[in-house]
Amino acid sequence: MDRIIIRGGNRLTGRLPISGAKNAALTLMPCALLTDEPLTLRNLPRLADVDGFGHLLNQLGASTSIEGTRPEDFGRVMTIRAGKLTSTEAPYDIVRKMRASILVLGPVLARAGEARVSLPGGCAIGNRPIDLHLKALEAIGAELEMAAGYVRATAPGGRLAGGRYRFPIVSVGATENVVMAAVLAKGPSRIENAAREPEIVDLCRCLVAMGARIEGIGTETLEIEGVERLHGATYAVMPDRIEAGSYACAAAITGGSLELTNVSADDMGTTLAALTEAGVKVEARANSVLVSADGPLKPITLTTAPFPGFATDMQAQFMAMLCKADGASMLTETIFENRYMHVPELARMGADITVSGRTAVVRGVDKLVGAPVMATDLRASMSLILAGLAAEGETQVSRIYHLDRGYERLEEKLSAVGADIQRLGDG
Ligand SMILES: CC(=O)N[C@H]1[C@@H](OP(=O)(O)OP(=O)(O)OC[C@H]2O[C@@H](n3ccc(=O)[nH]c3=O)[C@H](O)[C@@H]2O)O[C@H](CO)[C@@H](O)[C@@H]1O
Ligand SMILES: C=C(OP(=O)(O)O)C(=O)O
Repeated sequence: MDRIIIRGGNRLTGRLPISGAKNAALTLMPCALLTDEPLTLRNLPRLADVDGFGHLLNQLGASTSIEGTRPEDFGRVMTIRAGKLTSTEAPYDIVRKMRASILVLGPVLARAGEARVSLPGGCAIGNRPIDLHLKALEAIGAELEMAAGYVRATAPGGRLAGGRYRFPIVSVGATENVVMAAVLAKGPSRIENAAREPEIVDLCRCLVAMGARIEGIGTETLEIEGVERLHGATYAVMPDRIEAGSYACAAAITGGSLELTNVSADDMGTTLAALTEAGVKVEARANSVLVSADGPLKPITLTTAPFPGFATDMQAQFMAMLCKADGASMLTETIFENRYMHVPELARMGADITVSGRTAVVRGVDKLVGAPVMATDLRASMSLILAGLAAEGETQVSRIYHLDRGYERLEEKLSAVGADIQRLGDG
């Protein structure tokens, strides 16, 4: 198993290109299932999850082809052709490796009138049930049956009716699933308390480019007028705001200065505001963000919340950064019940963090020290990389397959801006 070795202490400086967003890619790819015409996605990141999702689409009968980009380029172009679905089933073996596989449920059901998808089960960061996906689909006309670890959904008469659903809590994935299903329904749908994450806006824009009729994009109420059929389109995946935020923390924790290119500062409002509050200099430019830190970092208080609140996917990286702040910070995780798995690993590197329920108090320390640590989930892994970049001596991060799910060529990007980081095989 691969490991990452970091010798910490280098200030990071230079330009760092940001890839297309994992969480947008994983909801744009299943849109291809909604039409018999090709969907071409540009700016797709090279990530294990994107490859995994490609395999799932192949399993359903869609072909995927990568065109025109050289291996050294960032941003791939993939054309997905789902002329005919040859299967309507997402099997356990694929779904267990990638929770986002549940996002084929809505589109396959809408296109084929039936779908059978394995229940994803829990994961390191929490339980992550799919009850809201199912309730929302039911509200727009799906009939559901659970058996042998699978959910089987059918649309009576072959087509969903459309309907109204108000989410009791905000769910990104459930909003995506119901929107993808509702665009091909017979009648209109109204989705209230919908997630407003930029990735949902990206999804809706792609669907509109394919001929869908959606009003209220970017708000908590989405009104969808179902259409008979969608057509193909070419669409560019939005920049990864979480990857960009992670590297912004890397600039901050190393006292460096990074220009993050191909990003949209508008999607990163709360992250950039939190960095500014922590004493980091942030300058938003047309297509990039300049992040630099020269003085000590200031302690801050943060609570995760659905967009436009502070993203849970940034919590672990901020925690690592705040280990170097001048005082005590307070972080509260409200989205996932078990998203502090990085705390004991950071403690091995000299961090002073106390967790009580959903709240963590992070007391800044004079120095972090390199140590062997183990990655437990995607963002937790990134927090260990960040701590390693600032630590004295060598940090070895194992189980880095988590990182490969969400950070495209991490070592290459960080080395190019001055980090001493390498990947070793066999660990
Ligand atoms: C591939 C992808 O885009 N993943 C993101 C997506 O995950 P995901 O779509 O799984 O997250 P949700 O927004 O659905 O989860 C929010 C909360 O709702 C709960 N819930 C969700 C669905 C459901 O049916 N029932 C239920 O109780 C979850 O357990 C969690 O406590 O949004 C999360 C919250 O911003 C991010 O951390 C993930 O990176
Ligand atoms: C939790 C995350 O992803 P996923 O929902 O794919 O597990 C994440 O991107 O931080």
